[in-house]
Amino acid sequence: MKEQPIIEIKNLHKAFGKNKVLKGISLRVNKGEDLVILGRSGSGKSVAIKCLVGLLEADRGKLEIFGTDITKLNYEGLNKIRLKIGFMFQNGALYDSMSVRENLTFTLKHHTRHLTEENIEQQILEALESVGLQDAIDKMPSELSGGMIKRISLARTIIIKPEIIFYDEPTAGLDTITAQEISELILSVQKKYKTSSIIITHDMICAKMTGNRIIIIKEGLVHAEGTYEELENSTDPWVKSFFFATNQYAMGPGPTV
Ligand SMILES: Nc1ncnc2c1ncn2[C@@H]1O[C@H](COP(=O)(O)OP(=O)(O)OP(=O)(O)O)[C@@H](O)[C@H]1O
Repeated sequence: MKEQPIIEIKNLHKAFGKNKVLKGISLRVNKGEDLVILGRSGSGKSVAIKCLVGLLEADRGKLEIFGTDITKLNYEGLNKIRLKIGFMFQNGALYDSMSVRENLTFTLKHHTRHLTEENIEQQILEALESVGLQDAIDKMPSELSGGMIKRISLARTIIIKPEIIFYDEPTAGLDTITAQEISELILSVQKKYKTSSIIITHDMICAKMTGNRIIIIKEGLVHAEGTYEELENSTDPWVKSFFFATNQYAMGPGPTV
């Protein structure tokens, strides 16, 4: 029997006025799968994810999460679904006036009712341990480096034990070595918690490390799909130049893609 996907998008269209951003995107994520989405800035990666979780209204297309058609859900129904999803967006978005403990407690209480104080403390410590930052529990966000903020954001994402995690540029703004450490951490979290994930990134090291399947979006459509190695060795001229340019950007301008 064919496995029921956790996420299924079919023929998704979305335009803002005359700007046709998505022109028929289709993708699926099965249980335990980690899908990376690549594509140039403005290609519609974030818009696709926002439509999927109901933060933007799609013009047309099938949008299913856990077998539920999200286009038919009301506000409460959407919120119920979102509680099963972890979000790690690029800005981290921790509350600056709250300590790490308070930030994590706030998230946990929002997602899970009837927790004892002891339960909360235990889950916070476990999540912080998973990201190697147990000692930061009483720190304020202003005392943390960019890399530490990413780790705390990841702890805050996994503390709710999501079935799937959406990462939007999880290594953005980090130096190459820290970006690699965060990618390793994402990989260890995927293994430990057995979550599925969708990872939007421009970081090819992150893509290679964290995704078991990759799609590349070009001009509102899925242009190519495969493993990192398959796409790296693709004979499609556009995919070749996309990989070349994305891998070489630090060394100077590559060919136009
Ligand atoms: N709420 C909105 N209203 C109008 N246009 C929007 C809105 N959100 C996104 N867009 C437009 O949709 C297009 C795709 O944006 P999107 O954020 O999905 O790009 P992206 O591929 O995620 O880019 P990046 O890699 O830079 O984050 C852009 O042209 C953007 O200006």
